[in-house]
Amino acid sequence: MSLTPIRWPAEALWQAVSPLLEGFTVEILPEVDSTNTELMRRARTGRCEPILLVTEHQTAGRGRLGRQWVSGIGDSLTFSLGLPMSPADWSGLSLAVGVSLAQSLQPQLPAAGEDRARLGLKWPNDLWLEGDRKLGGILIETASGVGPGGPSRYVVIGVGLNVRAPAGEGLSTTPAGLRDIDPALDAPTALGRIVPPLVQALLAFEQHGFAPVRARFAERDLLQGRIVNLSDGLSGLAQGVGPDGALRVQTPGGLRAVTSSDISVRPQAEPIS
Ligand SMILES: O=C(O)CCCC[C@@H]1SC[C@@H]2NC(=O)N[C@@H]21
Repeated sequence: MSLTPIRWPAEALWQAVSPLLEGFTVEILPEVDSTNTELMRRARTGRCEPILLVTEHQTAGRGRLGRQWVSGIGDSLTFSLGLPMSPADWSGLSLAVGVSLAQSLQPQLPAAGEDRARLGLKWPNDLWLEGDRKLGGILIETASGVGPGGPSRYVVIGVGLNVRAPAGEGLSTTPAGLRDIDPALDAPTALGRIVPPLVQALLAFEQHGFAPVRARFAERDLLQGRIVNLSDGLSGLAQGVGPDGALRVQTPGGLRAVTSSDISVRPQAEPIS
């Protein structure tokens, strides 16, 4: 682990996670271009160790579909988890990661009428607070690698979460922050809460795939019952996800299973009652 002084209490951060992450290296960097880029770079040189890489600041953070991921110093939680994995089926992995993150950050869904926003999931990789406020996102990449049991894929799971909602000007969506869920949540606390269950969720995914997580995704599915516009020009009514993690969209041409990672899904402004 490197312990360079940063604005976060790095020691506290390390203590929050490392005893719970047996077999993982924990590395904390004050700055890096992107935690995903860094781990993918290392994987290409054969470094395929289980690692949690956390940084306070990314200079070239990346989102899905080649988008930029910008986060303010000290105002976000930014990390990547790298590990060898060899599930029989990869489909639904980002959904399973989302479910794990959401459960860690808001274990109890708000009851009907309760004055708390539901922490939901927007297929395929976003965490949103009800009311269409983006809290964070997940970027998963893989490289060929070598695991303890022989060749496998090395998977890099990048997570970016706002701690405080950044100023909304110029952003395509209204942001939310962890403090909107719980005013006591800061980056180290959230990291300690998120990462150990995430590792367990990944081990479970490797064994059993997405199907056992599907019902929990459905509880938090923010697109369910909404009209969505797909980036390929199609629109239709979102009807949940299948056992393989594909988004089911009822279009005028029939039920369509959306699996393509290069499709972006935008809900229309109003939910369908
Ligand atoms: O919303 C998205 O499209 C996904 C955003 C993922 C951002 C995280 S921050 C840590 C990791 N490093 C990156 O460059 N991206 C991911």
